[in-house]
Amino acid sequence: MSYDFGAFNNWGSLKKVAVRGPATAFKDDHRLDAEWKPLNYHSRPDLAEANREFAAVTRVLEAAGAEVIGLPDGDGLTLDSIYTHDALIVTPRGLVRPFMGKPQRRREATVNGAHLESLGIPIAGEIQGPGSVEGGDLVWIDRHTLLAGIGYRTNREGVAQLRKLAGGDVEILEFDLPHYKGKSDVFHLMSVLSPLDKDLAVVYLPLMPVRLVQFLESRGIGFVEVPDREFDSMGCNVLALGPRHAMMVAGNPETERRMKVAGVKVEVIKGDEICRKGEGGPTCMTRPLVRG
Ligand SMILES: NC(=O)NCCC[C@H](N)C(=O)O
Repeated sequence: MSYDFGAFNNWGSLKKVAVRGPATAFKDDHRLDAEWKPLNYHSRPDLAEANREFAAVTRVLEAAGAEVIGLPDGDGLTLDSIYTHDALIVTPRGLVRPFMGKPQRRREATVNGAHLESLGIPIAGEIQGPGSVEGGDLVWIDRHTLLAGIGYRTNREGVAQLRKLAGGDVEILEFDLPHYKGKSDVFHLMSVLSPLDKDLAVVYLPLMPVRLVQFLESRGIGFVEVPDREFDSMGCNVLALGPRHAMMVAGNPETERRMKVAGVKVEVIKGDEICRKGEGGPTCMTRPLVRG
């Protein structure tokens, strides 16, 4: 079955996106109480406020012209299932269900994949352990070039499997990620790189692999640099809604200012409950399926 996923990049106009809001992912106070510590959240999210914050995210996505698909609950899902970006991979041959590096998140790919398959989106295959891949470690530069971060969530075996599933006309370039705060933390390629347009990306240079900086420069991609004080507050986690149109988390005024200087229209959302506590920003909460 062929399916038109549109442009293979991380900045084209967002046409279709899959999300799982807190009403489903956080579900109720019982799930929040039971899971926030084992999943390594900074503190326990408040459900009512999380729902309010997510409603604003949905409004921004829809105002940008995206069709928003809500994913259902399913067996074995946790709070982390709000971060839908990680749990499916879009390739020209169809969706790939990843084997997540974080063990508690392994059911997400099955549940998300089954729902989207029921809507007619083809599945190309799945990554099998001990190979692991998470969507946050992948960035499409163009239809033939995919960047992969190798770290605690994504390993070389997983990327080797993805290479076979994505097809011979896709080159996957691997970059080793730093240890930073270690295995229990979340550190993806997209923790340090968020494309905004064909020639612009938000980056946090101090934690970027040198070869990655050089690769982006060789492609003529300019940088909006996130200052040190805005890295932990997810200044670098910015979702492109379209070329030079982006959604970011409030509390990163210098990154916001620098983006605007670079000609980016910025939508700011409040993410105290849905972003900061679980360490997942606008890119993590959205699984783009089709970009124009
Ligand atoms: N792409 C992302 O950076 N996703 C963030 C996922 C956060 C979630 N609490 C996790 O540890 O997997």
